[in-house]
Amino acid sequence: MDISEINNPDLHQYIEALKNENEDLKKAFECSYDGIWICDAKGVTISINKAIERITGLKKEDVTGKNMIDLVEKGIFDQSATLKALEEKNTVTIMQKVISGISTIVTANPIFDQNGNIKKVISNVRDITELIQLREQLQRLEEEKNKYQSELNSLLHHIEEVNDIVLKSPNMKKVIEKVMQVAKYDTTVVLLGESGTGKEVMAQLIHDSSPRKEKGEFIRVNCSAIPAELLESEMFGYEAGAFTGAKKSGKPGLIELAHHGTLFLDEIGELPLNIQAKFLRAIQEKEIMRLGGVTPIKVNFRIIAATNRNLNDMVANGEFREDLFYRLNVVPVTIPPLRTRKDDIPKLIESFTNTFNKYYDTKKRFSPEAIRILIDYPWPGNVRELKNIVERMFVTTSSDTIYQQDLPNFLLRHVKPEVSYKNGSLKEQLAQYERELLQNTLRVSTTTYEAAALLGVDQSTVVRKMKKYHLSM
Ligand SMILES: Nc1ncnc2c1ncn2[C@@H]1O[C@H](COP(=O)(O)OP(=O)(O)OP(=O)(O)O)[C@@H](O)[C@H]1O
Repeated sequence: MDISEINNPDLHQYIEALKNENEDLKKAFECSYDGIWICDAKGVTISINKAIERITGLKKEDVTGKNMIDLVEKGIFDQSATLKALEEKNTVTIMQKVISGISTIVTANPIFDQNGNIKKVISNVRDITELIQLREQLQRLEEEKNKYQSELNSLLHHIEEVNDIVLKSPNMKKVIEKVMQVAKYDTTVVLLGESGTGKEVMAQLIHDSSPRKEKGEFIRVNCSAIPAELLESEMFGYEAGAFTGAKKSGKPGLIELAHHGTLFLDEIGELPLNIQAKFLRAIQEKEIMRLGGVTPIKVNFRIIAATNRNLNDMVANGEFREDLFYRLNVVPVTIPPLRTRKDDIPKLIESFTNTFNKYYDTKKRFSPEAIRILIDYPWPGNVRELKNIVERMFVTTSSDTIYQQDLPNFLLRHVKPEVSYKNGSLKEQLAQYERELLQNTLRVSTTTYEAAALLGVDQSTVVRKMKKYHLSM
């Protein structure tokens, strides 16, 4: 007899509800974005949903009725979560590789009957190939970044050692990174920055780090130092008898001397407009004509220009040719003023102190107090001014240690009394002062013993206070 013939409205309703529920479950099973794989208690596949086909590329008819043991043996999967769940009688999650090359994460849940025996195992399968690829990509990028960082660090170290350039501050490290990126190509670089920030130092570094170092010279033209009437003949050279007072043999110009090398045009903003036009032609045609000459001379040079003026404004005011500006302004690099990179000051003092100790055959050093004052000063003349002060101290002091009171008045005048701008109790302020003093001393010392000698205390005191103030060498 058909069950629907039983005339019991409650039962009828119950069967209808079961049918509906069954329909819903079937739909949920098929519509699930995650793969669902159902096996019996022996590991034989009862059913898979569409998502499994999408994820693994396997067909329902190929796996239904197949035991997971066979599928693993055939290499369809490298391992089976179902088999592990049957073995462990517990939920198991594994990473699984499918023959198609994709990776999945599978969670197998054993379903128990009333007697505690496994009836079925339902596994949830999710494609994680993309995730794994992204993780591998991230790992590769991380490795590349670390490699690049360590190459950069050894490059910076090399520059400091070999070229005697201080670049301790993050600002300067960024500048060097940019400069080194373009150094090996023939790109035109414009160095911008206040007077004395190190534009010429940077130009020389670019030349030294380029293949041109082996083939040609680094020729500097200071456009503001050469009188305008001489600039043209200095830059372009002249033939014998080109003008009164000209050498009989003629003279090659600075551009010619930079053949195969680098022409550094310092203070480019001071280049007179008529020479700007002639220079632009020389760049475009890659040849020059000496004054009084008739034959053009081929020249191959790289240009690095520097200025402390605002070339954009000069172009707007008609003081600088727009076409030349665009021709030069390929890679602009701004060297920050010293007041914005105070981290460089102790190292610069140390570097100049070493230089002048060698030069004057002395053993001088700055006291931590004096260094603190030099760090605080805003240095309108930038690194050049600092270097000059260090040298001045060498020739004007007699003792080996240069103390605060030895410094010129304009530096001392600049020092503000600490109490006027610091808050806190006497104890707190003293502690802050002690910390700063120790920090400055550590900056100029190579060992804690050296720092202790400078401060006139035991090395153990230095170590103890370093710990207290969380300082390191
Ligand atoms: N990072 C540095 N490390 C060591 N010495 C430096 C550094 N920067 C500049 N100097 C020194 O400071 C002085 C001034 O540097 P440089 O002549 O390169 O500055 P500049 O910007 O070209 O100046 P100007 O605009 O006046 O021509 C030089 O003696 C140079 O050796």
